[in-house]
Amino acid sequence: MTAVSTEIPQRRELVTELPGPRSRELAERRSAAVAAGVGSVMPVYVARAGGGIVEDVDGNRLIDLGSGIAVTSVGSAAPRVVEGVRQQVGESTHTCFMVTPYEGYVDVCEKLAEVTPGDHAKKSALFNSGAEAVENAVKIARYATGRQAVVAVDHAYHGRTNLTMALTAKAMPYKKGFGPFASDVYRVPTSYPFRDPEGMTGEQAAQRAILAADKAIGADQIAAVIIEPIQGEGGFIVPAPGFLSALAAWCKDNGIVFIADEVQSGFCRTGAWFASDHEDVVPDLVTTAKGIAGGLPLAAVTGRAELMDAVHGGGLGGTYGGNPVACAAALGAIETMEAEDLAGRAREIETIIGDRLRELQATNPAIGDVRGRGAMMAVEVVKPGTKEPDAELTAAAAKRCHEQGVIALTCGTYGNVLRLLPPLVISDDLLREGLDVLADALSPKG
Ligand SMILES: Cc1ncc(COP(=O)(O)O)c(CNCCCC(=O)O)c1O
Repeated sequence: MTAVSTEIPQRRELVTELPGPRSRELAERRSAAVAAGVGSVMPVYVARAGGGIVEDVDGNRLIDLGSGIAVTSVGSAAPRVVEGVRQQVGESTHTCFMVTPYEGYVDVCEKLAEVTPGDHAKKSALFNSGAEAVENAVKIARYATGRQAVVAVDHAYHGRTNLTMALTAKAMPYKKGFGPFASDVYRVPTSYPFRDPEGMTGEQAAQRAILAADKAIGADQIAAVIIEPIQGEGGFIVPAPGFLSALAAWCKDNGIVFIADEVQSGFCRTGAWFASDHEDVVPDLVTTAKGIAGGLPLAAVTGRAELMDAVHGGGLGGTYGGNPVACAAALGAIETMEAEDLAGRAREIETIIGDRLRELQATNPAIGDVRGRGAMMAVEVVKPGTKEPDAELTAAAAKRCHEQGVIALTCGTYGNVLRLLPPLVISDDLLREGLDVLADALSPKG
């Protein structure tokens, strides 16, 4: 059992209605001070969090199956993260690596070279958010190849900045009203086994994508293909075996930079250090964020040294990129993943979740598909006997979970995917309890 620094009792306990009185007061203040465009899933306000529990300001303890959207894999306020932050924050909070550099940034880049896929020479540049990492990966690919076109896939999510919105597939809530978007971005089909033609192989899906790219742009014009090895916001879509490797091989054969966006799937979340590892794919560039630093804002582009070094001096940067406190947090988080074999723990979580959801699927026709890897699992919810997305039931089921004190998130192009992203340090008991609530919420009587 992983030590939980906040010593929060690891059990679900509702002591008021949700939201409670203090949360309601905060909601009032929020409505007068926070832009309406900033949404929140839960109506409660957090006091503290740790392990598999989030405790709100009214003393309610909720089971966390969201990890703050795949961020607190090591748990919120994880001991080694807190210790690293405590030591660093008293020494310096910021000096700007582009002005006066510091060891923590180098430490993190050395660690990234070690844990990311491939045993080739790698270098990294650090940023603050996943979108910033994606923006810079595209910059590096364009610079290194001298080409401009970038290929993204259906159901992709890459961020909320202008270029990453262009790369992202779903209009609402991410893109509507924010155009025009960056140019030279093209979209091709991905591998979506649940919705692809029956029996389509990964190789066939790759050929479909390659043909579309060749006809729409031409391989010799393409700087990069960017893809999430397991698609997150688009619906926790695990491509058919062979898809990623065939796409990566085509990129290699045509001088195209293969960018794996592992912002959501990286850092032990899927039962390996990175989701690319499951397919033995070695990306040219990898973007990371979320789980990298246990909740502190940090992101990175890690890639082939010759690609990363192609950019002229001063071409990469940003004021806060690789903040020293965030770097200290990352070293604590990565140490936790290593010391506690959290990739192995994610595989255990996959078994617990997968077994329970498939058992449920056997008696609940609204569950069209159970999929995912590690602690990145999901159900796709459909109208019984069809593949027609049922976004209404999905939202209602998520709401029921929230009312029962379980933080569950939805996703998917059609809004019909319930996803499970528990902290990798959650106990089996809490996880099973959360799954019971989810099962009940999804049942027709639920
Ligand atoms: C694969 C992948 N790439 C890039 C990003 C973007 O990372 P940032 O740190 O949110 O910019 C994500 C962020 N996913 C959660 C978005 C939540 C929301 O904004 O509604 C991702 O999953």
